[in-house]
Amino acid sequence: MSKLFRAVIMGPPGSGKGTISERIAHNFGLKHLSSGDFVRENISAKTEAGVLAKTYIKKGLLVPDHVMTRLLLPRLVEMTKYSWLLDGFPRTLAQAEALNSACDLDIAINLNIPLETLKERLRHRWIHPASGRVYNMCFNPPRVQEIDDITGEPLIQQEDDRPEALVARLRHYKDVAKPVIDFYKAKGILYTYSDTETDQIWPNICTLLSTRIPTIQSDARCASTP
Ligand SMILES: Nc1nc2c(ncn2[C@@H]2O[C@H](COP(=O)(O)OP(=O)(O)OP(=O)(O)O)[C@@H](O)[C@H]2O)c(=O)[nH]1
Ligand SMILES: Nc1ccn([C@@H]2O[C@H](COP(=O)(O)O)[C@@H](O)[C@H]2O)c(=O)n1
Repeated sequence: MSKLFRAVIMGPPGSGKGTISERIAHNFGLKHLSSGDFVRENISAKTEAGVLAKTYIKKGLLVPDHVMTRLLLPRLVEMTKYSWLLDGFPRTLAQAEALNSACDLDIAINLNIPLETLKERLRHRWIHPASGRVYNMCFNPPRVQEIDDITGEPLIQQEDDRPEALVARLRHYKDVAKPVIDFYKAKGILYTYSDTETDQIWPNICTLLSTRIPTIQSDARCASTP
């Protein structure tokens, strides 16, 4: 059996983690594990961790480390037979250390996108709340304006994506992400990509993964759309 591949993808809000994760999952057959989706599932299911997490998210705060790790690490145990890409976790050094105790990562992808680009993207971001499907009215618009392609249900814009809220989220991101980036740099597994366009970054990530993912999955075509 080929070795399992484990990666994380980091970057500020709107940097394209979800978009790139979908492409990686599609082209390389990894499971895309979105910590934001886990949080939302737990909130919907009203689990103890979900109820607690909601109180922080409502205030625009990060969910505390002990709640996030309690929520996430059991999901990784369910994934021991699979190669995966974790999106949105770790957000803090404590989360990175907890993840490090649970498993060995092969790579950490770090997206470095200019502030003006992030603001512009999030201004145009619409989501389908039930599935987490993400659209951008310029980059990947839905077929019918403000309607989800799959279910026909309405799309919404998140409060958090307003430019005023974004600046505060980004400031906070920079503070907490720096030690995580340094942690992965010191381990020699950090790969940083800087550009304004996902389509420019994607071929470089694809090249990296083509050399690192076990041969069973190496016939990937690096398509940008599923
Ligand atoms: N114009 C443009 N929009 C993009 C590009 N890449 C992604 N987007 C859009 O930008 C928005 C943010 O992308 P996401 O993939 O949701 O970013 P994220 O890092 O997962 O964001 P968070 O969930 O807030 O952490 C979405 O509306 C995407 O469709 C790009 O290269 N150009
Ligand atoms: N490690 C994490 C992951 C998520 N959160 C909270 O969930 C919200 C949604 O996450 P996205 O990855 O989909 O943006 C996020 O805004 C945080 O409130 C967290 O605290 N810690």
